[in-house]
Amino acid sequence: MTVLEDIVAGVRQDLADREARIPLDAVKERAARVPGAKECMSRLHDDEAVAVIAEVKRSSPSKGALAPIDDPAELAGEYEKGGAAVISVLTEQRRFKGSLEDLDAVRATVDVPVLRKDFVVTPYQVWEARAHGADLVLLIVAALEQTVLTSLVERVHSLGMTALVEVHDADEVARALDAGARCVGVNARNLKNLEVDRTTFARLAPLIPNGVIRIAESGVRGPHDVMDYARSGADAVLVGESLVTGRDPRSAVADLVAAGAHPSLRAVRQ
Ligand SMILES: O=C(O)c1ccccc1NCC(=O)[C@H](O)[C@H](O)COP(=O)(O)O
Repeated sequence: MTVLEDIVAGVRQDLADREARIPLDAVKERAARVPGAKECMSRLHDDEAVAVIAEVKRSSPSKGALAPIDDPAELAGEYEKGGAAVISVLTEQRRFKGSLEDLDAVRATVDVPVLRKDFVVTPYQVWEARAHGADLVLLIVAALEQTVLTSLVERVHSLGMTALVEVHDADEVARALDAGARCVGVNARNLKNLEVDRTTFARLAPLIPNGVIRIAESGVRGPHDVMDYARSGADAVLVGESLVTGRDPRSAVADLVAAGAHPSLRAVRQ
């Protein structure tokens, strides 16, 4: 069993528990009461700057416990003050120690769009994302059959949210585009062996057509990595570990935002 298969198996067990406790109709009723999802595409594409998606990440399969995040809302607030365009919240419980409560807390605090980062394999989880105020939902191509991927992308979009469709190789880019993705994330972390290869983005970005948002996910250690991803065509970067393990999340985000707006990148971006 691969790491991804193992994580998804656990997610399905936890999901079965939640579905038994909270019927889909109740989730839909809650979704109907929350404010509509925020428009995300324009925030993720700016000719002048690379958008920073800052992640609330407590733990990971590759590194174990990363940081004791006592107050995810406070952390997200610091990210927002630093200039993050979107806040990503991991909601997977077993390996990342996240939760829908973390998503609720962050949603209640920040104004910028919020991404539900999880291993979404059923429409129930998409409705949950909306019911808990998410504006974007991560869909991982490697975890989904094509018909399921396509229907989940449609479901996310039909609820007014944006699907961030994650890929790792050229075949997955083609599958993401076939499924109707408008926003594609290239994850530098190989989900089979968890190794990070920052060159993955540069290889796959040319396969993603103009008009589709290109997001470089994982492995950002600091401003130089943001600039490298920007030179390869990234509209946005998704950053977790280096922000939660650093000392000052607000200024760390601000440094990444400044790097993404560096004048030397203008020629590449226009
Ligand atoms: O982070 C992991 O170890 C991991 C393992 C298996 C599946 C997904 C994993 N991470 C999810 C992510 O995509 C990252 O949290 C996100 O891109 C931020 O990456 P980083 O800045 O390297 O923490």
